[in-house]
Amino acid sequence: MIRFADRASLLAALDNLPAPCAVSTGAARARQAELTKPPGSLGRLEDIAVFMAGWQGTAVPRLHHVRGAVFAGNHGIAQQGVSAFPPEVTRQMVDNFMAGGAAINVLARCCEAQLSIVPLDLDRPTGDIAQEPAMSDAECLKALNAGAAVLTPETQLLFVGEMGIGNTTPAAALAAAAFGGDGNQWCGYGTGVGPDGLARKIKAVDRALALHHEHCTDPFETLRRLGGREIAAMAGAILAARLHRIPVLLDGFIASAAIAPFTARQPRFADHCIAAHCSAEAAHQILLERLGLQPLLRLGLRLGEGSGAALAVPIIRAAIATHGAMATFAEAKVARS
Ligand SMILES: O=C(O)c1ccc[n+]([C@@H]2O[C@H](COP(=O)([O-])O)[C@@H](O)[C@H]2O)c1
Ligand SMILES: Cc1cc2nc[nH]c2cc1C
Repeated sequence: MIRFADRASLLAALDNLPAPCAVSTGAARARQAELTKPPGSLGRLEDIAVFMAGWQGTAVPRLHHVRGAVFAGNHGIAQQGVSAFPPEVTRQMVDNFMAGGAAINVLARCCEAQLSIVPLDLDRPTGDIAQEPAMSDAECLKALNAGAAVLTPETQLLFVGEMGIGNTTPAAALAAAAFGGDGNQWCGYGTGVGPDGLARKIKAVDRALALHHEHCTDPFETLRRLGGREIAAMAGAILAARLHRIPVLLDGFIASAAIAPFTARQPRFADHCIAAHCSAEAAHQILLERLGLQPLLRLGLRLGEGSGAALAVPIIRAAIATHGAMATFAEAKVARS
């Protein structure tokens, strides 16, 4: 599968993104028109079936192998009082993921996904983005490749999620660097910080932007300076998925922010992604709009871990099942008009 050798090869990949198969897309649209229902009456399920057909390169897509990946990282900025929880919780939750007791373990079982848990150098928090770059070149490349490595040749759908105390702050910085605006526009309550914590987040993001923005001349540099290991890993997984034409279900605010740098360079980068949900993090809706995505669900989630993405998997399964198994007008001898 894909491994990024260096910054240049990642940027080259980004500048040569594969498109979905137009023939399969057309054949799937034509099949939808033959199924026993008024045209368009299955709403977004129809679009999802056609989307899956295009990316899988077949008129009748299949979904047997769903891969979920939860990446975990620690953040220097977490020492600045930007989260309602202490940084130790990142590792403690990774232990919980490994033991099968977290929400994502239960939800992955519900949606029959294979789950990868990927802790990334938890004992070495990234640099505090308000004072220095989050990562070195080598650290950022390693995280991107840890993401790419979760894909297997069988994977037909990928979902990504994360765990990282403090990571709504770098996520807000990435969104601002990609799409403009400041800390005030992009920061929210995360795990539930109070007003003082929110004020510290806004200040941290504004400081980080003042320090790094002029150096953020390509998406690798933006991720390296303003991101975090789990964020870069999600970005690497989602880019590698695109290169293999594997569709992706995005989770919440942080997972969405991970691809903001790619979308700033390639406005159609998220074409292979479906936004599973819009989280309770205030800026998620606007971030999804900037990425060109419409969320499937609005459940007021703000957990991360890939939880919202796992919840959307049954919708993708339903779209594919109806597309593949419904009778046509001719088969069922139903009048078309
Ligand atoms: O997915 C989201 O939209 C989301 C919104 C708020 C918080 N989170 C989770 O909470 C953690 C980050 O929140 P914070 O307050 O520590 O920045 C991190 O582990 C995320 O998985 C996730
Ligand atoms: C307990 C806890 C679980 C999480 N899962 C994802 N982010 C989280 C943050 C906290 C604090």
